[in-house]
Amino acid sequence: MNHTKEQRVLQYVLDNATRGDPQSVVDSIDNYCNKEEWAMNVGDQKGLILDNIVNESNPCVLLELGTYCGYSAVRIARLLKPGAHLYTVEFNPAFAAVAKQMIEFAGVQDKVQILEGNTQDIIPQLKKKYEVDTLDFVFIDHWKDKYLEDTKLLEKCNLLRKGTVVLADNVIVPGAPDFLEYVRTCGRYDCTNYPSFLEYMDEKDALEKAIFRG
Ligand SMILES: O=c1[nH]cnc2c(O)cc(-c3ccc(F)cc3)cc12
Ligand SMILES: [Mg+2]
Repeated sequence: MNHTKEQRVLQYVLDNATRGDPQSVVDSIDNYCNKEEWAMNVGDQKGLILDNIVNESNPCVLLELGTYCGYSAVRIARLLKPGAHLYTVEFNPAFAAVAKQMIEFAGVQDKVQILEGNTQDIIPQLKKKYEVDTLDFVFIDHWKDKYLEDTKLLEKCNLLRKGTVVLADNVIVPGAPDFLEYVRTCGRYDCTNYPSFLEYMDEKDALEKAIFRG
C-alpha cells in the first residue's frame, strides 16, 4: 500500500538495501530518486560536501531541522563517533513515520532521535527536556522561510557556542536570501559557500556553512 512518494522511496530501500548498512540505504535512495521519482533529499553531490564538513567538525551533539525521509539523518549518523547523537525535527507526521522506519532499517536508531513537531516549539525545549547543553553541528534543511527565524531562535536559546557549525541546504534553490544576508553580515558568523547542484538535477544549488563566533 505505497500511496505516497515517501512510502515508495522507503519500500524501494526495504527491497534493495541491506538492513544495518547505512551506506546501502543512502545509495538506494539516490538510485531511486535518480531513476524513478525526484524527492527533496540533500542527495549524493551535496551529500559528499555534508560528509566532509561533518567529518572535519567531529561533532558530538547535532541538530537537524527537516528530517523528511531520513536520508540526511542516516547519512550523518553513519559518520558519527560512538556516543554522538543527532536530534532531527520533522513537523509532518507522515514524513516522520517513513523516516523512523528508514533510520531503524539503516541500524542508526541509537544515534538518531526524531522529534516530531514544529521547530519553533521544539528548539526552546532542547535544553530542559532533551538535556542538550550546546550544539556542535546544526543542519538546516526544512522550509526556506524558517531558516532565519530558527537560526535566531537557536541564538536566543543559547544553543550555539564558539565554533558551532551551522550548515544550510538550498541557499540557491529554493533559496533563503534573508538567512544568507543575516549570517554573512550580522558579524556573529564566519561563512563559507559550497556551490553544488540541486539533488538529482543539473540546476545549480549551494550549501552555506556559518560557524558561530560565540
Ligand atoms: O522544501 C524543502 N525542504 C528541504 N529541502 C528542499 C530541497 O532540497 C529542495 C526543494 C525544492 C527544490 C526545487 C524545486 F523545484 C522544488 C523543491 C525543497 C526543499
Ligand atoms: Mg534540502
